[in-house]
Amino acid sequence: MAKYTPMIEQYLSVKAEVPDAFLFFRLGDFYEMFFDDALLAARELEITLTGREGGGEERIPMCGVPYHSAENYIARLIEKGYKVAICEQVEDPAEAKGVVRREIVRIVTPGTVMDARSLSETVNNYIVAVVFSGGGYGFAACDISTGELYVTRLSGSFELLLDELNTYSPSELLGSETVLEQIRGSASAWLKTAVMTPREPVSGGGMAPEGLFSEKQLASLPEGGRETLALLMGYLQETQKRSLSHIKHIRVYEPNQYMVMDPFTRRNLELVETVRDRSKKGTLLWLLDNTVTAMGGRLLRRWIEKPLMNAAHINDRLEAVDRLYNQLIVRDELKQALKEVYDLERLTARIAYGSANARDLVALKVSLQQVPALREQCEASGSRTLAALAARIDPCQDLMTWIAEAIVDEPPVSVRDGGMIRAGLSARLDQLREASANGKQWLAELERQERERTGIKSLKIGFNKVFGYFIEVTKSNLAQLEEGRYERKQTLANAERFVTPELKEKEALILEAQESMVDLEYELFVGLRDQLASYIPRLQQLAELIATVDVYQSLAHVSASNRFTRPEIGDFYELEIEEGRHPVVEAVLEAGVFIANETKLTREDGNMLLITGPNMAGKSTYMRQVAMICLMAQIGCFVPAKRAKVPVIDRIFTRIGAADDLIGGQSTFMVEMMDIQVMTEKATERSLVIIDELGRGTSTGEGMSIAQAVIEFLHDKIGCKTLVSTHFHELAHLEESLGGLRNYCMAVKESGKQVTFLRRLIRGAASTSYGIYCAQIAGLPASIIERSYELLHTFESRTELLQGRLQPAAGSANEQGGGQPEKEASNGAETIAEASAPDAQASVRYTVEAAVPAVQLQAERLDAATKEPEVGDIVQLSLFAVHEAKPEKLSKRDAKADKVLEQLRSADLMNMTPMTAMNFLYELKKQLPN
Ligand SMILES: Nc1ncnc2c1ncn2[C@@H]1O[C@H](COP(=O)(O)OP(=O)(O)OP(=O)(O)O)[C@@H](O)[C@H]1O
Repeated sequence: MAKYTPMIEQYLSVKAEVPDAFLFFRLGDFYEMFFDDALLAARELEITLTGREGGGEERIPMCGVPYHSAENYIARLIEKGYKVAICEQVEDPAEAKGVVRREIVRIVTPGTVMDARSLSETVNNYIVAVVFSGGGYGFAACDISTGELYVTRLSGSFELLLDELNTYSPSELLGSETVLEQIRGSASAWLKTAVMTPREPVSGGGMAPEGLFSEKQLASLPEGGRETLALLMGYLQETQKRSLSHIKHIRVYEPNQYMVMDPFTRRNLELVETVRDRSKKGTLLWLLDNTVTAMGGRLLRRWIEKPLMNAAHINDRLEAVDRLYNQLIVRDELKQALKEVYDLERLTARIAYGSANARDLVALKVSLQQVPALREQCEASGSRTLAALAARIDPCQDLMTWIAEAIVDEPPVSVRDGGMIRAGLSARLDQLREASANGKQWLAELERQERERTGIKSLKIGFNKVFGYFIEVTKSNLAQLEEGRYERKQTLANAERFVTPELKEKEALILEAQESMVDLEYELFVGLRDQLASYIPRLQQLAELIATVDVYQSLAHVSASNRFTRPEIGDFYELEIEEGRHPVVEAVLEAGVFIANETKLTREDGNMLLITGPNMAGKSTYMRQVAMICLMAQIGCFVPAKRAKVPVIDRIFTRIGAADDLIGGQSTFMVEMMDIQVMTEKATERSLVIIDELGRGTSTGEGMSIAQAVIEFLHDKIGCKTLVSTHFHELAHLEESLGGLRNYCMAVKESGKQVTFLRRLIRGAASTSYGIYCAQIAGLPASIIERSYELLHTFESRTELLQGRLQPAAGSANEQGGGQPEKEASNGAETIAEASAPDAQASVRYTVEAAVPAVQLQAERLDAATKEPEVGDIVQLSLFAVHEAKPEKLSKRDAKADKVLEQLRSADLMNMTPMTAMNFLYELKKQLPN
């Protein structure tokens, strides 16, 4: 077997350390990749795949990227969810014996990028570690690009962990195989982008890496916190291999400090991204974001993701917004000052990390220059909250002065080429600069003298890295040069380059001065950067305060320009909204078009609204608007209403719209039921529950029964504030039996064939859904519309007939169910189920009945049965019974009936909409024997 060369052997041994990352192996001016890495990288980066001899039997696949543009390639790989390990030469090749020693200096992963190219300015980039311990989850989230670190404990439920993960949307997750598997198992779209890095936590309670945190800090951690932090920080140190001194402040919090929302609710309320294309435009964040700084933008996002639960804290925020709302000038002054503030959090992190350049320091200086004005405006606002915040501001003017004295106003990007340090900072640097400047002057003088001496006007003195300084003379002028004075160095196509002993001597001096100058500048720069790094906590605190001011001015500005009002918020029960609007729908509609609506949910006047009404009438918008107003109030923002009294809500549950795009592999109905299950378990009296078209994903009768049962449960057992919209108009009767329920509907004006949606919520129940009318507006072919009306008509008359026939059975169901009020037949198969709804079992069976060509089968059943059927006798059963009892009568029809039954059996009722069910029914009916 041929052996690999020592270099490839070295590559393989380094690569073994990072099997899950691309290894960027430094060779000269390139980072090279070999073997499988090369094959994959060539494809992912669209770079040329080559090969090289490495001592093995075959050529080794290889590809590479130039080191100076490596960051771009790394960013592209990170974006695709890969990790990249950077392997550098760590000894001087001149001193190396054999192959130059190489080591991994850093592993870049999606959760640990520092490069601006891979980061979004206004979105945090979190890496999250999760450790299962003592029946709960230790949870730590860190953004190393800003230095933020949050730790909490999520006790008990796995859903809580998913909710929390969702608020951070981490780009990388650390945890044991088991935990990650569990999370993956529940995988919803938002998690699919996160890279999962399996890491076993240190059992028995490991410590966070030494020296990073004080014992006091560690003592404040919740159960499981130490292990989680140890897992997270251990991984960060292992991958970053450098100072993480900016990750100092641990923010420990209790999950119940914030309102809880499940991932579906967050998505559905479109807080930070739209359901349709995950963009920001059209979301609450988009509407509220008038922040000027990147860190303000990130903080606003966090506030939206985590509405507060403490009324006093919310009122503090509202107070600040209120003051700024009313003081346009202060608001404007603040905004102007904020415009000059750079991303202090990320600048600070780069300083600590050792990757900040001189431009970053200038950006820091410019930002710090704004702090006195910011503080002044906060004080001038007359706001208690802002004054308290101003009092905590440390303007860091000493740091500002250091930078101002040391760094020129417009330094270059590179820190290795000099040109960064101001004159007067270092006497030695000034001397070297003078020497270098004198040298250059001397060269200019020499050029002038040589032109004079030789009479060659085009003679010039130039420089290149290989030959140093030279005198260049074109070939046509060579004869004019004095013999013996010039030593030839290089020949070009039409010129010759020479040196003189005098030039050589001066060159040494000039180059030495320049090199020392660049080295000294770098040294001074790094000295200053390190000095600043020791003040990281001061800068971080300042950054946080400035970000907060930015968020206040943003909320105030948006509140003022959208006519929002300050909500009354407190720990009371009632929710009262006068002329409430949906902030985002209103903003995208033309001014004045949005119709405001009232909301009143109180113990006395009802805490449940059952909203019926046609499609497209504005039910979902209305329900979302109520949730939005509560949420905005708890963020500390004014709300879109004339007046609002909002209680502190502990949880918002919503089931609105389709979940199909959210969770793979589950039926919509199943997902809805699972969510309802969580809701029934977790909702409290302080929760807000919003359900759109409850029970619609299954057959009509079953859906309606579930809807009623859920409503009853929420009403009797929980007492939360609830808004339910439904097309099951028959549920309106619940108002009579449930004291807290009120019927509402969306008003519609009908004139002739024209239907106008008034978008106004009015008391009472609707009797039709105008579904076919909506289909018509949507532009469905006229033939389908006509056919739908025809079907609807037959369907309605058929069920009316059936309703008449079923009376005895339905009556017995009512008795069993404890005297639910009987209701007049209206339309659809729902009526059957409605009549028997009190007994879930019965209604389930009747659904099947309704799905069979009901009149026909029922007629047969009544003919054939020897005794009056019970509610529990489902039609399928009765068919079999008939079949067994009177085979001779049925023999001719056997084949046809069997076929119908077969189709019934295999029908997927769970996934049928009422319309498909109706068509299905129609088809079956056509096949039935006469
Ligand atoms: N209060 C309002 N004022 C003005 N326009 C509104 C209002 N509410 C809703 N709309 C408009 O009506 C459209 C339909 O509203 P929405 O989706 O809430 O109806 P819906 O009753 O829930 O319909 P469906 O039952 O079909 O889901 C919205 O996209 C919006 O443009």
